[in-house]
Amino acid sequence: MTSASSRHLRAPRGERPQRLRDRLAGAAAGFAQAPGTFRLVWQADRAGALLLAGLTALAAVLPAGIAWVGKLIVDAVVAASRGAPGAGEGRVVGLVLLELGLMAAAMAAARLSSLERELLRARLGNLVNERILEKALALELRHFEDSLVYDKMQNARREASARPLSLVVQSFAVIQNTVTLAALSALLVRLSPWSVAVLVAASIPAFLAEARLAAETFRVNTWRAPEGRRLNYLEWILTRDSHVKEVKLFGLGPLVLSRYRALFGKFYEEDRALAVRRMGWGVLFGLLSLAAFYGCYALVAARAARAEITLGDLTLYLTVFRQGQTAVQNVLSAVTTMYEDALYMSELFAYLGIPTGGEAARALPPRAPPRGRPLALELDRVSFRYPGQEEWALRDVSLTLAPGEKLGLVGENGAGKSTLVKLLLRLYDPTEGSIRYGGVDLRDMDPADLRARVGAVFQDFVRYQFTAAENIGLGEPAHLDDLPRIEAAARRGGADGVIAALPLRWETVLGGWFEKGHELSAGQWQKLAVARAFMREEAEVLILDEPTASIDAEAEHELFERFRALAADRSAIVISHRFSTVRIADRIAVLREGRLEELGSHRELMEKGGRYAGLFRLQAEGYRE
Ligand SMILES: Nc1ncnc2c1ncn2[C@@H]1O[C@H](COP(=O)(O)OP(=O)(O)OP(=O)(O)O)[C@@H](O)[C@H]1O
Repeated sequence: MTSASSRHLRAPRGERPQRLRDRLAGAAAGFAQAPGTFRLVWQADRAGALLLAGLTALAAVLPAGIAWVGKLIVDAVVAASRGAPGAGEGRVVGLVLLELGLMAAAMAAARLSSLERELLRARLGNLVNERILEKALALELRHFEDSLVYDKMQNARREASARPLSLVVQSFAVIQNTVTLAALSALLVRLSPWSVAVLVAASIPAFLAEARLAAETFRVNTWRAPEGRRLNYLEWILTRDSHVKEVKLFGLGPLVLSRYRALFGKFYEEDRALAVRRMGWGVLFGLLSLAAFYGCYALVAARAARAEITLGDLTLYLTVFRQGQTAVQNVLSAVTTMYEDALYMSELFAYLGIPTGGEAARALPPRAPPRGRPLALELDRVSFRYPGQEEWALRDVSLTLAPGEKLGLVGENGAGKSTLVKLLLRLYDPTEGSIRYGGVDLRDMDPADLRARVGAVFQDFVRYQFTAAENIGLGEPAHLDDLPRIEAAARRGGADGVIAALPLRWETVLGGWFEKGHELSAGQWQKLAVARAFMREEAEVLILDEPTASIDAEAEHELFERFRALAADRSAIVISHRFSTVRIADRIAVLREGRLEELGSHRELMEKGGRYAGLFRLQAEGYRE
C-alpha cells in the first residue's frame, strides 16, 4: 500500500481535526466525491436518473405557480364580491380548477419520483455491493490479514448501498429547492425586497450548526469501525454454531454479553450526546426563523390593513414566505446530508481504491516454465517478515526440491511451515531472497498460472455448505459437473466411503447452515478437502498442510500409501506433526524459529541424531507400551 493511502487509512483513528482549515479541507474532500457518485448512478440506471431529473425540474416550478394562482383566486373573489367589471364566479371557479390541476400535477410528480427513487435505490445498491465484492476478490491475502483494510471494508459496506442514492437525491433537492426559492423570491420581491434577505439570513446559523454536527457524526462512526467489528465479533461468538460448545462449557455467555453491553453502552452515550446537541441547536434556530417569519408577517399585515397592498397580496405573501422558509431549510438540510453522504462515499472510494496488483507478474509478458511435468523448486536464501512485524517468520532458508521429490516439513508450532506454503503460492513475496520454479522467479510468473500447477489442502480448509459433489468439484471449477472426475478424486482422497453413506449421495447438501444439510465429522470433512485437491489432475506440485490432523490412524496410513502412488510423478510437500507420516518422504526439512535446522532423509537424520531423531524417538515412545 502506498504511504499516502495508509496515512488516509490511519487518519480516522487519530486526533480530531480541530482547526478550521482542516475542517474545510475535509468538507472539500467530501464534496469531491460527487462526480464519482454521479458516474455510479449513471452506470446503474440512465433512464431512471434522467426521469428523476425531469420530475425534479417539474416539482421545482410548481409551488410558485400554485402560490400565484392562490393570490389570483383571492383577488378574484374580492373583486367579484365588490362587483368589479370582468370579475365573476366563473373566473373564480376557473382559477380554483387551475390550482387543482397544478396540485394534482405536483402530487403525481412527487409519487412518481418516490417510485423512481425506490427503483434506483435497489439498482444502485446492488451495483455498489457488487463493486465491493469485486474489490474483495481483487484484494490479496495481506489485505485480509490487515485490520485497517478490514475497517475500510466495514465502513464501505456499512451504508454505501444507501448513501450514493442519497447523495444524488439530495443534490436534486438542492437544485429543486433553489429553483423554487428563486421563483418564490421573484414573487416576494414585488411586495417586500428586504424579506427575501431576512428569509435567507435567518436560516444560515442553523445550517452552520448542522454541518458541524454532521461532520462529527461521521467521524464518530468512522472511529468506531474497529469497535464496530469487535461488537460484530462478540455477536458472532454468541450466535455461531461452531462456538456453542465452548460458550456453554466455559460459561462464556455472561462475560461476552457484558462486553457487548459495555461497547453498546459506549456507542449509545456518544449517539445520545450528539442527538441532544442537535436537538438543542434545532430548537434555538427554529425559534429564530419563527421570529423572522412573524416579524415580517406583522409588517406586511399592517400594510394590508392600510390598504397599501391587496388581500390577495397578503395571502401570497404568507404562502410564499412560509414556502420560501421551507425551501431554504430544505436546501440547507440537503447540503448537510450531502456533506455526510459525500464523506461516506469517500470511505467507499478509498476502499475501492486500495491499490492491488501487488501479485501481478513482474515480467511482461509473464514467464511460464514448460508445463506437464514437475520442475525443480528452489528456495534461495529466503527470508520473510509479515507486513508491519518486527520478527522474521522465515530466515535465510535455502533448499531445492528436485522434480518429483517428496519433501516432509516438520517443526514446532510457529516454526514457519504454513508461511512457507504461503510464499510458494505467492500469497506473499519473500522479503529477501527468491523462490524459483523451473528456473523462473515466482514473481515473474502469472500467479494464476503458478496456482493452477499446485494442488493443496490447507490446515484451515473450507467446509463448503454445498453438495458433496460440489465440495470436491470446486477443486477444479471448470470440471464442476464432471462426475466421473469427481468420483475418481473422491477415491484418491479416500472420500468415497463418506459419500456412499450419505442419504442423497453426491446430491447431499453438507453442513448445518441450510435446510436438509447433512453435518459431517471433522475427519470426514478433511477427506473431502483432500479429494478436492486431487481434482487437479494436472497439478505438478501437491502441498498437504497437515492433511491428516483429523483422520484416524488407519485412514492416514491408507491416504499416504495412495498419496505416494498418486504423487509418483509429481513433487510434493507434506507438513505434519506426525513423524510416522513424514518418514515416507524422500527428504525431511526441519524448521526451527524460521530457520532450516536440518535437511535429509529419515535415515540420514536418524543417524545424525539431531533434533529430528530426538523428536521421532519421543513420538515413537508414546506408541510403545
Ligand atoms: N498473518 C500473520 N501476520 C503476522 N504474523 C504471522 C501471521 N501468520 C503467522 N504469523 C507468525 O509467523 C510465524 C510462523 O507462523 P506459521 O503459521 O508459518 O507457523 P507454523 O509452523 O505453520 O505453525 P503451526 O504448526 O502452529 O501451524 C509465527 O510466529 C506466527 O506468529
